[in-house]
Amino acid sequence: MRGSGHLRAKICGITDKPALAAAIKGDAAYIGFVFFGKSPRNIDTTAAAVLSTEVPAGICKVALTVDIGDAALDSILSSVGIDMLQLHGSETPARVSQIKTRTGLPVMKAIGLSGEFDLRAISDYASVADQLLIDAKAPTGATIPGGNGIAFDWRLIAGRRWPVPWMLAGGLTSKNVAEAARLTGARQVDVSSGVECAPGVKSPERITEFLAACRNEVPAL
Ligand SMILES: O=C(O)c1ccccc1NCC(=O)[C@H](O)[C@H](O)COP(=O)(O)O
Repeated sequence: MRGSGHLRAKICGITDKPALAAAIKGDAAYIGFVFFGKSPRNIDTTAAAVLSTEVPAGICKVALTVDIGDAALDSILSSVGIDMLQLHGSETPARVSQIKTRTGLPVMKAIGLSGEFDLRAISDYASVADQLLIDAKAPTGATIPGGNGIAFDWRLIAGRRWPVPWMLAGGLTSKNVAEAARLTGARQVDVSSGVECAPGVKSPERITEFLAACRNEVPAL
């Protein structure tokens, strides 16, 4: 399994071949494609279909969507090879469950945190989703609900455990990912802005540095 023995990493918002090649070479465990028109990382199904065929078996190809309808989701899944769905909007636990049943794919639900209060939602989703993505809550007025390069206070989840696998996200970089993992106990991490040189423009060098930092980090049991 890719990334076993060290921090498993997801590189989110891949839109071009150099970034994909750096992610594959650096041993990313997950590749994320963003299907959300307002995102600077939005990718169309034609381009995603081409990139997805270059991803070796063993790397999980994730489709990130935001409050998507059934028809749009079917359109993505009919043309792009996808292994997992990441729901990054206001999907209810019932909708998560419905999407999972309809598509037959594993589902990761993103939950934004800005304070203790937001932790309450986690248990509702932990019973229906296959994985959780614990991210920073988007700031008021943000145009996208994730991928804003903002970290939350990692102490909020220090020592907490959930019954399903989870990923830490929000403002991670090659410089802070080791500390973030140690403080939170995360065994999986997700990054987007922290491996970019401009919004939506992935840097192969930064991807390489980030994945090297993850390979050097052995998660606590
Ligand atoms: O990345 C986006 O553009 C995006 C758009 C809409 C919803 C979610 C989005 N990204 C979510 C991710 O999976 C990011 O990797 C995660 O939020 C961390 O982002 P960053 O803080 O930029 O590393």
